[in-house]
Amino acid sequence: MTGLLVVTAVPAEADAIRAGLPDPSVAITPVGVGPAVAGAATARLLALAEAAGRPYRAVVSAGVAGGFRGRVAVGGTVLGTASIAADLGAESPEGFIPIDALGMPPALLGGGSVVPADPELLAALRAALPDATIGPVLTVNTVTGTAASTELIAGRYPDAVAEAMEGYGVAVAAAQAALPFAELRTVSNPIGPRDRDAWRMREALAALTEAASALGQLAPGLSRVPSPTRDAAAGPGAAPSAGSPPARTRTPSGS
Ligand SMILES: O=C(O)c1cccc(C(=O)CC[C@H]2O[C@@H](n3cnc4c(=O)[nH]cnc43)[C@H](O)[C@@H]2O)c1
Repeated sequence: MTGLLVVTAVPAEADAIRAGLPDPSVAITPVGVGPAVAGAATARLLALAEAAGRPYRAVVSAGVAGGFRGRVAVGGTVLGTASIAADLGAESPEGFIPIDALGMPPALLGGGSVVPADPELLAALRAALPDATIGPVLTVNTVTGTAASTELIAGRYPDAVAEAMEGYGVAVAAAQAALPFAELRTVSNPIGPRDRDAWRMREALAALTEAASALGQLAPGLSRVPSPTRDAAAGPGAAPSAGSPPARTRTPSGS
């Protein structure tokens, strides 16, 4: 088993990635649509691999997404600098309040509503995909589908480039396992009023196949044998990265 786990929502996305990444040692697994199923399934896959003594070393959430008009083109490729739970919080008459701003003890929030991509993993993907649009990717439970909600979410996240439905869930599972994480998306539709005719799924899946070769370039580095000397030198609090095995700095219970 290689060290890389690529999680998609649906089999068509997994097939598109396999077509561009004919490396049977990279695990490419469709797990379902939405952050809850994606997070739970990813956590289970990571735990099973760890229990079998063959832990993964990095996790990528990949698939199609909606793109914010003017920020990324349909058919374009996106690399997430962070995966953001865009609807995790509270409404108020003054507007949406992210969960991080509700005054809850940090221990109850896990990583909060924003999970940054692992810097080294992101840098490696950027190098392999120089034309990709870089920026935060939102995770939503409900596909944005009216002019009003599009304006709201675009205004609330002015730097976000795309929205999808799994990244944050997968990111939380990776963070709980102290593993590097990144999100790779290709744009199937503009975010906006619901219009199935505007969907370019074939184009987005073809772009996913093209982008998948970047994941192949990561795999050799991820499958190296851990070096206790080098990895100890990173220190106990060192953040995990694509080039190093996970530091077990936290447990799923956060203790
Ligand atoms: O029927 C619709 O109106 C509709 C509109 C957008 C997306 C869907 C889906 O069922 C796809 C969900 C699936 O694809 C990803 N995805 C693709 N585009 C978007 C989007 O604009 N907003 C959120 N998610 C999107 C998502 O990650 C899911 O896996 C149906």
